[in-house]
Amino acid sequence: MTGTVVAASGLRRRYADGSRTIDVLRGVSIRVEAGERVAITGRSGAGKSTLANILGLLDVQDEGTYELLGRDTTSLRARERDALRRDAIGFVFQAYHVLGNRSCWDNVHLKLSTARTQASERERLIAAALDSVGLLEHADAPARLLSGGEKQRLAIARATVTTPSLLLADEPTGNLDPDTAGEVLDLLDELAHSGIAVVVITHDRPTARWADRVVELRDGQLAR
Ligand SMILES: Nc1ncnc2c1ncn2[C@@H]1O[C@H](COP(=O)(O)OP(=O)(O)OP(=O)(O)O)[C@@H](O)[C@H]1O
Repeated sequence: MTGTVVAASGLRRRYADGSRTIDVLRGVSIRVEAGERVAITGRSGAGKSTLANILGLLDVQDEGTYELLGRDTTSLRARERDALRRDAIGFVFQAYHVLGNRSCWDNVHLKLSTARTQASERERLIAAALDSVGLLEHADAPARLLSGGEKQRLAIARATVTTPSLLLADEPTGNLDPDTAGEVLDLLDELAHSGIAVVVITHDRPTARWADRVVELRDGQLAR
């Protein structure tokens, strides 16, 4: 995979807070190429999650343009946005968000079952995703029995089973000790090498240093 995955220009997002409005994003432009590792940093409240939600098609900017894989996302109908999000984007969160009472296999399967994939192909994809994060032998284990690092690896398998072009990871190492965090970053490296654009939101300096490029949100704009 080559080419531009994310091309956002002049993004503005404001929220109403009682009688006043807060301008959280005030003209943010960002491009991310296939295979690139980008860290977005900034103080608490700087707007990192707001930006990630827009890039993840979970929220819409008030102004500005956002092209994902060359498609103008603002002109999409709701169903087209949902389909593009499902097919093109994988999400990883600090708190893992895996279903503890379901098996590792089911956790990954749930992401795929909404996609239009044949049963035999689904089995192959799930096995490959679990294998790629070293969890194939735990396929039948309930996710609650996994360690924090394993849960995050499972979340990565779930996020990538649909072979997304963009992986958005919000503080993916936030709950992990340094060694385990390093393992998770190694996995994200492999994904970037395979051509996925990896965007990580983080306060954590080692995680930010891992990226090819670090951008900081400050006063609603990106500083390098
Ligand atoms: N839905 C909303 N309605 C009103 N204000 C909001 C909403 N979402 C976010 N905000 C405000 O926008 C600002 C930016 O929030 P955001 O969560 O994007 O920051 P952040 O950089 O991700 O912070 P943190 O590192 O603490 O998670 C904050 O002042 C927040 O209170």
